[in-house]
Amino acid sequence: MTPVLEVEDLTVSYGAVRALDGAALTVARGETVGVVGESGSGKSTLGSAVGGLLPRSARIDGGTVRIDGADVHRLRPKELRTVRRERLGFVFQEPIGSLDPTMRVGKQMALVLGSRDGVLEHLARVRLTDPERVARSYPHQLSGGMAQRVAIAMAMASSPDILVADEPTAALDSQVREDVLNVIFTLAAEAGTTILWLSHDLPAVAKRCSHVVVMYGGRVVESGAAAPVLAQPRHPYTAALVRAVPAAASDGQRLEPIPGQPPVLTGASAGCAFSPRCLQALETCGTHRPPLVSVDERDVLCHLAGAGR
Ligand SMILES: Nc1ncnc2c1ncn2[C@@H]1O[C@H](COP(=O)(O)OP(=O)(O)OP(=O)(O)O)[C@@H](O)[C@H]1O
Repeated sequence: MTPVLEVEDLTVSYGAVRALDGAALTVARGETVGVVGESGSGKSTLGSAVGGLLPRSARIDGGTVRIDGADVHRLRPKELRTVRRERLGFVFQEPIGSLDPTMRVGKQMALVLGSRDGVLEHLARVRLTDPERVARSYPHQLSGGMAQRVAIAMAMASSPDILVADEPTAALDSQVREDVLNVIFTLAAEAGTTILWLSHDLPAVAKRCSHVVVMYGGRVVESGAAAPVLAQPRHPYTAALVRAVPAAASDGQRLEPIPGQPPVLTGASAGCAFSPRCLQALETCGTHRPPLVSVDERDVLCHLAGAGR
């Protein structure tokens, strides 16, 4: 079966900064995928590239993004708009930014749906307690959690194939955060929507996602079923991320930093981008790009992964 999303060797730069350095990823329909990694690892750039939503300052240097087999970056503008409208949904960190401040919520929702019918039902589905009042409100009259529910209702209105959720709860309080994630995962499960959730919250990803994708230096360094990957990481970076979650952080805290700094690449990484911080690095790790190894139900980009560690 054609994967719902297939990213191959994707390389994207912002001027001199290389944000994606040959990222690769395959997602099957209905998977819930947590994309994790420190700031600057390329999560948002990957999420934007999926919807052909990269800013003008971004340059695609190579690679492909396929949604259900169609190459997103080769679609004509009209075709891309249709794919975005019918097959993709997006939820971002700042819900207010996704809404038009000058238009009442109900009218915006009606524009998305193409009709006033169903506006209140869609607002009720994201568990807004007074949909009529929300529909009459302007975005600035809503709390952050309410605005994010409205943004989710809009993103899920067309029952998209893929929902890209870029840190949708980072700006919310911890209780609201759980509620909003519950809404996202429940609606997606009902619609059969694949979730690509870009997140800093490893315990929450472990709890909710079927799959995990670990990014470092603009590449996917480990990906596979969430439970085995997070229980027994095979990439030293995944292992460091898992260790960096304080025992107390079973709910909602951000990751503790790993000693050393993530790289800001200005071209193709010569070897493994993690090698300067990797306690197990061999000489070859700094000079040769690691091969993709399939082992223990996951894909790993590491010189050591095939060596039966
Ligand atoms: N619009 C931009 N202009 C210039 N550089 C950018 C831009 N967006 C991202 N970058 C750079 O590209 C790299 C990848 O950034 P990206 O935002 O994709 O990572 P991220 O993992 O999503 O980070 P965060 O978790 O902080 O959102 C970083 O070095 C970042 O500084």
